[in-house]
Amino acid sequence: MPESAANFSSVPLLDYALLSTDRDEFILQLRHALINVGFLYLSNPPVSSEVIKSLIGYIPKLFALPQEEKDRIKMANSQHFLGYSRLGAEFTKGAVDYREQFDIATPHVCRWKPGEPDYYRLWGPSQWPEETSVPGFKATYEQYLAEVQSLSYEFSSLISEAFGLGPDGLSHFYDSDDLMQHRAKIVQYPIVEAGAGKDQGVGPHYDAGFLTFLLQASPHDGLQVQNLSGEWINAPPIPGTFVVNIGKALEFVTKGLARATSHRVLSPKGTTPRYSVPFFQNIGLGKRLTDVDLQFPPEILKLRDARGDVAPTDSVNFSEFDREPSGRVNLIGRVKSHPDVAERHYPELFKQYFPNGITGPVSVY
Ligand SMILES: O=C(O)CCC(=O)C(=O)O
Ligand SMILES: [Fe+2]
Repeated sequence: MPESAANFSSVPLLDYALLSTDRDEFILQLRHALINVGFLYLSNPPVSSEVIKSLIGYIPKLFALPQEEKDRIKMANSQHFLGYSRLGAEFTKGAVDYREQFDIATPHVCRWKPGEPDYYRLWGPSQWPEETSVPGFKATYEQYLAEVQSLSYEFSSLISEAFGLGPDGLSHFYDSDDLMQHRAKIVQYPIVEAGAGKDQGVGPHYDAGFLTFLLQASPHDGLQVQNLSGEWINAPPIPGTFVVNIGKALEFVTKGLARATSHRVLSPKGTTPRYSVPFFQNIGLGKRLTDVDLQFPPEILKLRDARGDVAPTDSVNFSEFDREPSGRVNLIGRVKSHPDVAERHYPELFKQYFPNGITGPVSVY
């Protein structure tokens, strides 16, 4: 495939500061990145660099906690699928992902009551390491999540504007702040010996939700993004930036204007692990992607048509993902990727999706 705007060879960098000096130019660049790439770097983001620096400082300390202490907050304890996962606990497309992680979400109480749908149980409090083991970590991380959450709403509004909808075009999909929870995780990708056959940090996948804000928290290459001709394009860490990408749900509601782009992480080489912190912006638990049929101006749709279709994918493997409430879609995704948690907290769903029990590798995406 010849090089074209749509067949990108690098991930574009947008400067958030441009918003206050030349808003139209920022929106133009954003529209291009959304339609043709589905990934972008954001420099000068409105998230405190002190908080980011402090968070980055905590990450190696978290993973260095005694195994026993990490296992005390293991995900299997939590009906909300929040907590620690050991190395090798997750798979993408049948192959093990060589990473270790803490899933920690924005603060939320569990709103489920008997008789309500199961998926209301998906959101609830996180599990935290002992304050005395990592003093100040919880406060720093909660501050970080709050700032990225605000950025995620601002960004959603900018996307809506870039697609000609006005700033509130996507707000239908969110509930009020007290009824929203967003999920983030702190990830360590250990180094692997060359040729050990374990270089899948995380296998090729699409993110499922609306927007992802990724902090690359160490100077390692490894993140790669797939262009239309299938080439893997490096997205190396750029200090002071976030990597922002689009999930399948936002691609669906924008009728393919915002591309969801396949990506993966190769395990780091060298002497130190790679660290990252992805933040996944959710939509309301009860919202369905088909609730609203957004109407985009024809001149914007033409830009999408000029790009061409994004190849069909099997990555969203729940066929009703557009018609069921987002909470249910998410819950089924979680059940499939963490059957040990499901077996304990959602025995009926577990039986439905794993009628023969856990017999082999499971797939995250
Ligand atoms: O760790 C990274 O850089 C990316 C992780 C990722 O794509 C994911 O967890 O969905
Ligand atoms: Fe991802």
